This record gives sequence, C-alpha cells and structure tokens, in this order.
Amino acid sequence: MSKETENPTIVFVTGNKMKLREVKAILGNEYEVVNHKYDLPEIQGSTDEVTIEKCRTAAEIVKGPVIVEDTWLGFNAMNGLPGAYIKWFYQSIGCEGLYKMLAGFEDKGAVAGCTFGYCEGPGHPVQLFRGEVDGTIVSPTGEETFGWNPVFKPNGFEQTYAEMDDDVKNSISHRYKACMKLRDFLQEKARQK
Ligand SMILES: O=c1[nH]c(=O)c2ncn([C@@H]3O[C@H](COP(=O)(O)OP(=O)(O)OP(=O)(O)O)[C@@H](O)[C@H]3O)c2[nH]1
Ligand SMILES: [Mg+2]
Repeated sequence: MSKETENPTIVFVTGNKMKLREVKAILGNEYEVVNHKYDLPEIQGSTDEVTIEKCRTAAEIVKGPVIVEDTWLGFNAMNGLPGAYIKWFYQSIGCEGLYKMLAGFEDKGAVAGCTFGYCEGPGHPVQLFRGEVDGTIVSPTGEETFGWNPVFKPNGFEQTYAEMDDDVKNSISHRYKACMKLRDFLQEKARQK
C-alpha cells in the first residue's frame, strides 16, 4: 500500500475567517492551510503597496514563510475607487449604501480583485499574485454572509456572488484566480529545490 504524501503547509495571516474558508476550499486538496489570526495594519496606498507591507509585517510576526491577501472592489465610474478602501466603505454604509453610491452613474461596472503576497521570512522580498473579475454592481441580492457579495454580479453569470453556491464562486472568483497563480509559483519553487 502506498503511503499518502503529506500536503505542504501554508501559513495564512488574516483576521478574516471567510477569506480563510475560501482559501482552504480552493487550495485545501494540495496544501494544509494554517491560519495565524492577526488583523494586520494596512497602510494607505495602492493594493500592491498595502499587500507588500502586510506581508512584510506578517513574515516578521511568524518568523517564517507566510501568505497574506488584500481584497478590493473598484467601481469603473469612480476610476477604481473605493478599491483597497472597500472594507471601510462596506463597514460604514453596507451593501445598500454601496449600491446607492452608483445611483448617479450610468456605468455600474466594477472589478472585484485580490492580491496575495508571499514572503519566505523576515527580510525576504514579497511576491504578488493578483486575481480580478469584471462584473456589475446590483441591488443587494442573496444572503449577506460575506461582505459585499450581494452587490457583485460577475459578468457572464445571472447570480451575485452571494447567490452562487460556494463551489461555483470558488471556481470563478477573483480569489480563485489569484490562488491558482500562487499555487503555480509554489509548485515551481518546490520543483527547484
Ligand atoms: O463580498 C465579499 N466577497 C469577497 O470575496 C471578499 N473578500 C474580502 N471581502 C471584504 O472586503 C474587505 C477587504 O478588506 P481586507 O482585504 O483588508 O480584509 P480583512 O481586513 O477583512 O482581512 P485581512 O486583511 O486580515 O486579511 C473586507 O471587508 C472583507 O470582508 C469580501 N467581500
Ligand atoms: Mg485587512
């Protein structure tokens, strides 16, 4: 009988249990995703800058290889805002407020995205892996179990993220796309060892 090989471990530093759940669902067959729960400070800047700083800090805390992730939601009519600041907009005005923000605009287009950062340890550079999905902002539809899922309808689908089965969201989402790039990178790195 062949001995099952153990999956390699990834330490994901995040304070967001829904992100963790999705990353486990997406990468769980290939990696043991271990959470280090910590709400990392977030600087003002581009999503790349935010992710790099989060990842550097995470590597210092864990003192070893880590991943972090930063999510954004950008409205086309607002040149990509709120972007990385979506968390504060969502917390202040909720899904209904996000929908109403575009009331004065014809263009309801939006991009949902996230960037994973990987860092091998303190002092090492941060590698970035980005995933994006184009969609539209709609009146909140579906259960509000994860952030702004009820207002984001990806192009080519009839349902918002919130209405989709988890399996469907996790096979098409911004997080899925970024995770696949991260996985390819980690696999290539492992092959080179
Ligand atoms: O509807 C959603 N579908 C998603 O797929 C999704 N991913 C993240 N979010 C929310 O968008 C903000 C990002 O902020 P964020 O990246 O700084 O996350 P966070 O602070 O919660 O966790 P972390 O920084 O500790 O990892 C936070 O409000 C998250 O809850 C999502 N909402
Ligand atoms: Mg955060």
